[in-house]
Amino acid sequence: MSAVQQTPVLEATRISKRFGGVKAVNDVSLKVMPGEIVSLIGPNGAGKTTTFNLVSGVLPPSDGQIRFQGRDTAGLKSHQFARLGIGRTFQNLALFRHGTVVENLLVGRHIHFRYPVWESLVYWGRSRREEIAAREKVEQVIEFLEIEELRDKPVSQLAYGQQKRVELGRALACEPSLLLLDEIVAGMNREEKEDIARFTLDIRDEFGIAVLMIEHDMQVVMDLSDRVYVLDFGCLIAEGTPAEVAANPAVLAAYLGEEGAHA
Ligand SMILES: Nc1ncnc2c1ncn2[C@@H]1O[C@H](COP(=O)(O)OP(=O)(O)OP(=O)(O)O)[C@@H](O)[C@H]1O
Repeated sequence: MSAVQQTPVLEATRISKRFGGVKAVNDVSLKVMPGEIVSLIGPNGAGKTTTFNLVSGVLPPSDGQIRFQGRDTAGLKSHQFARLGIGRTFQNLALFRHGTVVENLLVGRHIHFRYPVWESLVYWGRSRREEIAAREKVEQVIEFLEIEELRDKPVSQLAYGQQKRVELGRALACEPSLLLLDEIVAGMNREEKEDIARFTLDIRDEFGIAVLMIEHDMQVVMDLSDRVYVLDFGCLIAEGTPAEVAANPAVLAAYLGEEGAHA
């Protein structure tokens, strides 16, 4: 008897993105299955961020199809992607710096509010239930990320690693089915990296959230990924387990080329 076919959380089929004459992403197909941690790696300018922008609805693809849990996302607006269940952290911190940790997490949660403020006057009970659910979720995230003592501090007063943790929390507060992590450990010290690695595994194992991450830190890629996709000049040049990709001559050549370019 054949195994039950699972629907990918994310499936991009032959997606491309052109900016004028530049093909930032060229005919790339990738998927993330439920419960997987998948990495997207490649030298600078390879097309990783553009790919993230395509699969999270920030940019429309020039060609190709993006399915989220089997549903074609063509024509959806970026906030509709968030409602489908795609959470994201950004390469540069994207928090409300003067807001407290709790306030920032609640903002992440508000995509779940179905009733606008004026309606809350009419449907007070419904919007109140949403507010209670939001606060409960935020408390769960605070406990999970071990940031209880930071909860009422303005984000601007936190250390960089703590701010990154809050950003991760904000994405989790949306209760995504897929979490996109954009170079989340960049600029962190070893201890902070280890914490984020542990949280990433727990996010998958405890919450059942699939993860797609752009990562330059090869130790993190090797330790966490079930599978790895490698981009170079907008094209997919390899995919496989971390060990397979690390042993692939095309991948080594792409990274050596990058070192050569910087020499
Ligand atoms: N809005 C844009 N307009 C024009 N060209 C762009 C735009 N965004 C990206 N590009 C180009 O597309 C290519 C891929 O860029 P992208 O940022 O996706 O690469 P990356 O792999 O994320 O790089 P890095 O690791 O440096 O962040 C680059 O040549 C870049 O200059």
